[in-house]
Amino acid sequence: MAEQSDAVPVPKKVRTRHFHNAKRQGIKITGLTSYDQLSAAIFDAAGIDFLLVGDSAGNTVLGYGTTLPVTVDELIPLTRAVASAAKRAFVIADMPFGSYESGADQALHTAFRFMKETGAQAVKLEGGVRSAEQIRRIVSAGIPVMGHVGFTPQSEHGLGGHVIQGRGTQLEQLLADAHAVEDAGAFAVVLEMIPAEAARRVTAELEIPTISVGAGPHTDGQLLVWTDWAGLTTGRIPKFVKQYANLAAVLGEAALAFRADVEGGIYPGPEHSYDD
Ligand SMILES: Nc1nc(=O)c2c([nH]1)NC[C@@H]1CN(c3ccc(C(=O)N[C@@H](CCC(=O)O)C(=O)O)cc3)CN21
Ligand SMILES: CC(C)C(=O)C(=O)O
Ligand SMILES: [Mg+2]
Repeated sequence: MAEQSDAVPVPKKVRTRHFHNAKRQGIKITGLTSYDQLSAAIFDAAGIDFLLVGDSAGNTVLGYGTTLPVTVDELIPLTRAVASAAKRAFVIADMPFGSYESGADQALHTAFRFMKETGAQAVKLEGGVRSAEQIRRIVSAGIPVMGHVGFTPQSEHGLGGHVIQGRGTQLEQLLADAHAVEDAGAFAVVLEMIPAEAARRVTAELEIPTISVGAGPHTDGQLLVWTDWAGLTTGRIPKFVKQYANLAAVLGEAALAFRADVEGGIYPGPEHSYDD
């Protein structure tokens, strides 16, 4: 585990109570997505509080362009890999499109699969009022649930694209959705792509912590898709992303250097070769 300063008590293992305590104490919560054990181990050692094995894997690792085709069977091995590497971070499994909307029975069945087969500590699903029954049933089985309201990518076609939610008269719906998630027993809620002032209002009204993905600074925590954050994503990235590294450039240069070494007979040298 990474050395941490004395100022903020660092739990051995993050649990749902640490989300509640952080909000009460005004300590910001940090999350990143992760889809493999290599990135999970690095983020865990850096003290990132939670790792979301997002269905954004559809965009980032599986090459689908959207989250819609992603299945439970695809996310289970990725979630298991992340959970195997997380010593301190809280690991959350994202329930993919089509795995919970049919009703509370289906949602609980999917949540059981993630909990039994991966080692994740919680599940996440999209939707407020429309998903409240599902959240309530999963929570009543002893499984922590993270909610997700505002822009919900699994409904991108229903919402008419990547459209900012909660503006103007939509604020009432956003507040109703956020309250529905809290009342159903979720331990935290993601607010995606909503105006900063709307997120401030939701954060003030809710007792559970709010986690921003493009919802501005007035929330209890922040989450980003790691490949956007690290500069690995090629093509367009959302406006709300701050890029903290340029891994695409680092890997591209390494690949060029490797190719030049092989083509020039420089790699492998004697130090990389075996004697008789
Ligand atoms: N790589 C990646 N990053 C993400 O943040 C992400 C995913 N994938 N997949 C699942 C969802 C989908 N999300 C998205 C996807 C696209 C935009 C986007 O294109 N936003 C534009 C337009 C916003 C507008 O309409 O003004 C932007 O410039 O922010 C935003 C969020 C967030 N999530
Ligand atoms: C963008 C976050 C909230 C998500 O759901 C994902 O990564 O799948
Ligand atoms: Mg998702």
